[in-house]
Amino acid sequence: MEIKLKHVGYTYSLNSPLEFTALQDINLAFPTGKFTAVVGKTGSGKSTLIKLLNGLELPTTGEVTVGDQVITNRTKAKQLKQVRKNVGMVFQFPENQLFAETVLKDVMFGPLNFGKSENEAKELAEKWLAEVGIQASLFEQSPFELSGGQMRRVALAGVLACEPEVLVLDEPSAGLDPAGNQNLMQLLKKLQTERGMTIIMVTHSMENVAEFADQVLVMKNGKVIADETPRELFSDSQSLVELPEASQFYLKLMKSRQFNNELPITKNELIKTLVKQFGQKGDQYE
Ligand SMILES: Nc1ncnc2c1ncn2[C@@H]1O[C@H](COP(=O)(O)OP(=O)(O)OP(=O)(O)O)[C@@H](O)[C@H]1O
Repeated sequence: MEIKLKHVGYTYSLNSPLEFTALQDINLAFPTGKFTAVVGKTGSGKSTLIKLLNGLELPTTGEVTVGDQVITNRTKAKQLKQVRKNVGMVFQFPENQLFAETVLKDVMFGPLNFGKSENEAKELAEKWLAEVGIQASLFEQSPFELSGGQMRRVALAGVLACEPEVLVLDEPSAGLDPAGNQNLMQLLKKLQTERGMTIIMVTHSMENVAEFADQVLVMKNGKVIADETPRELFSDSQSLVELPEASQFYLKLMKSRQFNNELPITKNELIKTLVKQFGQKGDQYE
């Protein structure tokens, strides 16, 4: 399901002394089945942008198209139900929104709310809890007895159980350790590649962008200043963002951007490049 923004602007507290324009004339598309990362400094408008994607906020100007539904500032709340079902939203620290007595009941809440029967909701909850790696033995426990990483997975299962076609996440890795981050990112990649979901993720991690995203949007002062592949973004010598650690390491080692191969952007690419480069040099001296 494609999401398109045409001339979208968003102003907080319109016509009040606190009026603040957070987004200006945004034109872009989130292609179906792709993994898009949204990056930019604090306050650049990333969270505001993603709140427009499921009608949580309505654009002040312009239009947001989700599949065949057009959202403008005149769209009524009841017209947004289908959009909310199609576009699942995972906020920062989603575990803070867990509330039910058991893990299973928490995940069933969404599907019940979208009109599924008790049995259908239970089946969906069990399926998606398994998919995010929560064992059946935890289903009847209180979600508040789980570890932080498990709680986040339960919260994600709660959104996935509504079977959205698009998943939008605001800094899903915040507060996770490197292993927790890697597990979560691999799960998102699997949802994209095996289930064809469209993933849109706000992140500050350029390593995650390099490793997992197909497309990256860079935001600055309420505008999108780049919309390209991670490789294009990081390879540009005038790069608009901080480079991933692998690229930084390689550039320090080479002391310039004058080299024949592509700039490595992930750890795996860095290792391969170094083995190829220094392996070959070593061979010359044998
Ligand atoms: N409710 C609000 N009322 C007025 N201004 C707001 C409101 N929410 C956000 N803003 C302002 O809008 C701008 C964009 O905020 P937004 O939260 O979208 O940025 P962000 O890029 O997501 O930042 P962060 O990385 O810190 O989450 C900021 O200048 C912010 O102060």
